[in-house]
Amino acid sequence: MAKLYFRYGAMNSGKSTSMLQAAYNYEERGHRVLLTKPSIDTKGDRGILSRLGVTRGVDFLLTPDTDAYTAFQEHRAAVLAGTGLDVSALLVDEAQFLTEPQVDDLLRIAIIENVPVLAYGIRTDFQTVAFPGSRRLLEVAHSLEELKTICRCGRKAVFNGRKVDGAFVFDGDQVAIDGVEVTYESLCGSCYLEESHGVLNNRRREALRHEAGHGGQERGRSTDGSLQNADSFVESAPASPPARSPSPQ
Ligand SMILES: Nc1ncnc2c1ncn2[C@@H]1O[C@H](COP(=O)(O)OP(=O)(O)O)[C@@H](O)[C@H]1O
Ligand SMILES: Cc1cn([C@H]2C[C@H](O)[C@@H](COP(=O)(O)O)O2)c(=O)[nH]c1=O
Repeated sequence: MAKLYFRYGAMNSGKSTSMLQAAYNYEERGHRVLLTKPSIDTKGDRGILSRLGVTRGVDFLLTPDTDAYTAFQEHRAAVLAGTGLDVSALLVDEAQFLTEPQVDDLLRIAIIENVPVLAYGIRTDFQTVAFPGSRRLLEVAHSLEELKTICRCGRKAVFNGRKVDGAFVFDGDQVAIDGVEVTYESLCGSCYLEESHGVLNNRRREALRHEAGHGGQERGRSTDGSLQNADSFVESAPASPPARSPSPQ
């Protein structure tokens, strides 16, 4: 039985590069692969962009409404018709942006269709909260593998700090594709907490709990270790860059 692999890592850990390398490895041995990514990732249009400089177009895009199983089967059939070869693997970049049903379809492709699925993505957003696609992948993938990069301090980076016009922000929409205005810095836990003045996940978990119909007050912890309500904590936090909400692109 084929497996669903989730290869995750902070931004700049080499995920796109690694995915393009995997595609190349398959193809140099005469195999066929299919490449896809969620359409939410508008960076590079239909391309997989690696910061190392390698670029390649995807075979199909997944909009939030796309039935991933059917889309895969259609493109697999086209490859078979065109080359006489079956697809050996499905490679998915920016998998954090997938919907939960799409991740479930990736698992079905691996198990039912017996085609390995390699999904690459970041685990958490700039507020340290899991993206829906990543959460589901962490729940159901057969294999979890971390790709590593380093923080400015030299420790392993695990979080992604968001900057707007060069200043760290800790409020805003979950999705903001990086570009000129919005940028990210991969940080270790210690440097993240230093920049956020101790705040983790800000109010997002509270909002998620309210959405799910549960109450509850999110609490922050100040640098002396004492617990405070997120509201009072944010108000009493040392001067932080103005929180701005970059609009998703
Ligand atoms: N195989 C590799 N060997 C050395 N450095 C790499 C490799 N892959 C990526 N990198 C480095 O990692 C950086 C991020 O690459 P990229 O694939 O775009 O990361 P991600 O998709 O995780 O954001 C590149 O700028 C490059 O310096
Ligand atoms: C942390 C974080 C990231 N994003 C976006 C920014 C980039 O477009 C991708 C990650 O790309 P990479 O290949 O891993 O470099 O995700 C976002 O929308 N929201 C966030 O909080």
